[in-house]
Amino acid sequence: MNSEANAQARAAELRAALNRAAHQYYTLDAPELPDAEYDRLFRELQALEAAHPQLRTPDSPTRRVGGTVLDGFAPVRHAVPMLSIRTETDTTAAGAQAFDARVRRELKLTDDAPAIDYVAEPKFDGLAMNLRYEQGVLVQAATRGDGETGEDVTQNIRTIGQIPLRLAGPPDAGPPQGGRAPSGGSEGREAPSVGAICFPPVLEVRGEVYMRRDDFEQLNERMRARMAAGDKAAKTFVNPRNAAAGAVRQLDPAIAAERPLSFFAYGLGEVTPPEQGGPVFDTHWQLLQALASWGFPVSALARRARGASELIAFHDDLAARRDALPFDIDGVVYKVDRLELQRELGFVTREPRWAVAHKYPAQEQLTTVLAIDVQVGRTGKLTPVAKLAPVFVGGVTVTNATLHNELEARRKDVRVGDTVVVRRAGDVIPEVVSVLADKRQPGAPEFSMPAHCPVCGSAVVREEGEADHRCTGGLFCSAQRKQALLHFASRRAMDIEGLGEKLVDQLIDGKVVRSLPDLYRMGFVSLAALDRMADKSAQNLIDALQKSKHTTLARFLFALGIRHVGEATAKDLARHFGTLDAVMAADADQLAQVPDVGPVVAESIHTFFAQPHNREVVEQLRAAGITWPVGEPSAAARQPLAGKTFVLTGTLPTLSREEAKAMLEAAGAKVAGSVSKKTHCVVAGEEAGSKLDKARELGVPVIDEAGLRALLEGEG
Ligand SMILES: NC(=O)c1ccc[n+]([C@@H]2O[C@H](COP(=O)([O-])OP(=O)(O)OC[C@H]3O[C@@H](n4cnc5c(N)ncnc54)[C@H](O)[C@@H]3O)[C@@H](O)[C@H]2O)c1
Ligand SMILES: [Zn+2]
Repeated sequence: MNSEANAQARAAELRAALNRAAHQYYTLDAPELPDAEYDRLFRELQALEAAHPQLRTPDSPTRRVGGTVLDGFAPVRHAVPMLSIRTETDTTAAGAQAFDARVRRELKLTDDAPAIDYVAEPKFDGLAMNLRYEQGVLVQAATRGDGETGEDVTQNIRTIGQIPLRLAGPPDAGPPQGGRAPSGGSEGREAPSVGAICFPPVLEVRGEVYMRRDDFEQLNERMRARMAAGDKAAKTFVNPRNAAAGAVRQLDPAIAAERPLSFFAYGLGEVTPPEQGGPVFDTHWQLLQALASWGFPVSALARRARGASELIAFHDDLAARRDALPFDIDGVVYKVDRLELQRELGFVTREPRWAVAHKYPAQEQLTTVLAIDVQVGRTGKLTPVAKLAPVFVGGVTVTNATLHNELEARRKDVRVGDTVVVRRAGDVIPEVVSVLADKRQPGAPEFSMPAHCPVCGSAVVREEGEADHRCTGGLFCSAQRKQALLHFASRRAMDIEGLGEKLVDQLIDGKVVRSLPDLYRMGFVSLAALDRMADKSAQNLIDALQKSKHTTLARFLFALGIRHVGEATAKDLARHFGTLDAVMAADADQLAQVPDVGPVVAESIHTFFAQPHNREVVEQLRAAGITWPVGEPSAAARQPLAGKTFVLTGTLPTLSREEAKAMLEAAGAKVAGSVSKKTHCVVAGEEAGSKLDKARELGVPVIDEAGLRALLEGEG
């Protein structure tokens, strides 16, 4: 009695939880529970109802398919209901055997009857779509809804490039046999091939709308950037299925069009019957071929499989490739291939008897956050990382999950002790996608980024309009060492020949180099002692280092790897300030006076040199003997011609065009190619032509080489 009452209470509890979850999932496209959790509760209810049939209610989630029609979409009554697929609970090989045994039993086959032919397909993780074509033209697209009635989403579906608006192939007007599917490929085990088949007057194609993983990641990247820029309407999506469902059921087709969707066809709905000239298919495999011939994407992963053993082989093969696929699958679907047998097997309440879903380990699971650490990447970017109670997700045990950045961590409001949904799909690093708010422990503090780098203690900054925090430790921060070293040595920076990635790894991992100045301190002995380092290579590197000491101020500034200081900016800085000391002493306002240096770049340079560690590294590099010519830059420091535009024309007596240009630029002038009202001065030599005429016409002063030298010296 008591157990009966308990069962009843539990069933009611489960129904409430499942109905709530189904509403969030199907109607709002905003699931709170991971599928695995939903499936666990669903199975528990199924078991309860099986043990206590009197607990079964007509409105039980176990008796229904999908969700309700959303306000704003016109309802579409499906001519042929859109069903669910039974999930095989046993995820091992036994799952496929159980399905095969069940099918054989239902068909009353004896043990010695031949093996059954199946088609095995990936189970795409998106949402089901019914596409209706009349006379070969797409007239309506509808969601599954509750299986009987779906939503008209034609506008949004039209934006999916992979869905044909018009069918390929000749229209089928002929007698029944005219529509007969080709028998070719019946022996083939490979993907359906394309061959022209006539399309019937009425054709409903069923398939899955989904979002590719890379499209999903990019969409979320864009959303994160928009959120960082203060866009309140932007939000990230928990997974590709949710993003796809949200896009399809979007009331604004313009927004739907921004969300990249894809499609796979795998079945039919209503079709002109054979008596009226419709196609006749013997097998599901033929049907897939026809779909491909009409212009639909059909997964190349689908295979024919004979008996349980081949189903298992397919299941295991795809499991091994799952991570590398460009889209999410949550399992495989086995379908009886012969349509005649499918008809014989028929349906139960919400699912056909001739198909089953054999699932893979879930890509999302619940776990708890033990701590939130902050990691520093090679480029100085700080990433909050949740340390998790170990959990099996997407086939591996996960203990860390990224929170991306402070904005994301705060928006999801992840706190230590929280119960969270963790997702791991493909090669993407596991992430915390959401928090179960009602499981929060009281008093858990909100997360915030540290003000100092957890690795090196340097100041942490977040630039305006950017989502990421960064360590300003640059050269000093050990997290950034390898990257800093590689950049420092690169061809356009210090140009240290032979100092590539492998060697940098060796030097840093072997602790030969802890900071940039160490490079110039290491001796032949410590180098030659490195694994795989030949004496000759060691000597070559020493020589290259020696050679690199003679450089230019611009190269040196670029080599320091200051954020936003590329080659061009480094040159501008060198030209403007002339000396390193002047650059280091400049405040942000003074830095912003350099052409093309805006406030963000100025701030970045200023912050860099404000870090004592960075100044120390620079001093040590200078002490190690790095030098650059001072003559030319020191003249430039005064920039007597800054802001003036010069034009060169004709042949000068002693200076080449390049030399004259360099001298002018060193003095801060811009050298333009043509004369205009904005030209300050034209330097003319022999055989000056139209540019000289133009200068005279506009009244622009004209000087010769002697005049140029006088100008530069006189001013300097
Ligand atoms: N997280 C939640 O809160 C929540 C709530 C409700 C439902 N769910 C999830 O929804 C799923 C159950 O719902 P369901 O009834 O939609 O069934 P289902 O998604 O498990 O199976 C049926 C669907 O599979 C799809 N499918 C993919 N590949 C296919 C192929 N090759 N051939 C045929 N169909 C293919 C079709 O869209 C079809 O509608 C479960 O995974 C469950 O976890 C989750
Ligand atoms: Zn740091």
